[in-house]
Amino acid sequence: MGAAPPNPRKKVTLGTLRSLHRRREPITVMTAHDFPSGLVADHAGMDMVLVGDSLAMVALGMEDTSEVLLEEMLLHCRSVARAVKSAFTVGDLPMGTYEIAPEQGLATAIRFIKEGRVQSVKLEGGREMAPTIRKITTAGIPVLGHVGLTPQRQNALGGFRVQGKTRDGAMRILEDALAIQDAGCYAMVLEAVPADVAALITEKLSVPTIGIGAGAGTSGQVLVQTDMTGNFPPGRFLPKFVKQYGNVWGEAMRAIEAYRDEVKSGQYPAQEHTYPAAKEEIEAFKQAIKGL
Ligand SMILES: Nc1nc(=O)c2c([nH]1)NC[C@@H]1CN(c3ccc(C(=O)N[C@@H](CCC(=O)O)C(=O)O)cc3)CN21
Ligand SMILES: CC(C)C(=O)C(=O)O
Ligand SMILES: [Mg+2]
Repeated sequence: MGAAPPNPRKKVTLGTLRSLHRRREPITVMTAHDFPSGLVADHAGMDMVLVGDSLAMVALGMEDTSEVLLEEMLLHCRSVARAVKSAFTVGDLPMGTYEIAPEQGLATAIRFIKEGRVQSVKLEGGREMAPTIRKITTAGIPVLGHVGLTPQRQNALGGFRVQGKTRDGAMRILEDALAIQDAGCYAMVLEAVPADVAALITEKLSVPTIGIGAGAGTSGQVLVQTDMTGNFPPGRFLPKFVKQYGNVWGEAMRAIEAYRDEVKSGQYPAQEHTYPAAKEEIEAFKQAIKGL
C-alpha cells in the first residue's frame, strides 16, 4: 500500500464541524485502528475519524478497553493519521493516562498530538474531568468529551449498561455534559442513553453531541468500524445499537478458503502469477548445478 492516495474532499476542521452543527447536518464519525481502516473511512467521506480505545477489543484481542497501553494507542494513532487526509482526527486517551491530575492529562494529550499525529483527543468523564479538559484546551489541543456509558469505568458502572434511564440519572448526565461543555469541549460523545434523554440533552447544549446507542436526536453518530462492516466471526455479541452494513468477515473467509483450496489442488499459482527467465539461462543453471 505505501503512501496514502489523495482524497479529493477538502480538509475538515473545527470550523467545518461548527458549520455542520449550525446547519443541523448530522456529523458522521467512524472509528479506525490502522492504515487501511483509516483510509477507507476517510475515502468514504467521514467528517471525523476516531482512533477509539475499542481497538483494544477489536484489534488487539483484549477483554476490555482498560488494558490498552498509551504506547499502543500512539502506534495505532500514527498509522491512522498517515491514512486520513480529509476527516478531522481524534485519539482516545486510554484509561489511566489522564485521570490523576490535569497536568497528567495535558502531558498525555501532547504525546497524542506530537507522536500520535492526531488533531484532537477524547477523554471519558463528566464534571470531575472539567479542570483537565480546561487544561488541555487552554494548551491549544481540542478535546472531544464522552459521557453516558463510559466503558473505561465499566467496573464501577456494573458492566456495559445503558445510562440515564431515570430522571435523576438523566439529570446527572446533563449536568456532566454542561460542565464539560463549559470546560471547553468542541463536542462530546453520548453513549448508550435512551433516545429521548439524548435528544433533550442535545437541545440544552451549544456544542454538538455524537451519539452511539443514543438515537437520532444527537448532532452526529459514531460506530465502531469492525462492528458496522461485519468484520468479526459469526455469533459474536453485538450491542443493540449496531447496524451491520457489511459482511467483511464473510468476504475475507470466502477469499482465504478459495486460496486454500487452490493451493491444495495446484490451481494457484498459475502461469500468469510467475516470473519467466530465458531458456538458455535455465539450461546453463541446470548444467552448473548438475554435480552438486
Ligand atoms: N466492538 C465494540 N463496539 C462498541 O460499540 C464498543 C466496544 N467494542 N467496546 C467499548 C464500548 C463498549 N460498548 C458497548 C458494549 C456492549 C453494550 C451492551 O451490551 N448493551 C446492552 C444493553 C445493556 C443494558 O440493558 O443496560 C445491549 O443489549 O445492547 C453497550 C455498549 C460500546 N463500545
Ligand atoms: C465508540 C467510541 C465512542 C469509542 O470510544 C471507542 O471506539 O473507543
Ligand atoms: Mg473509547
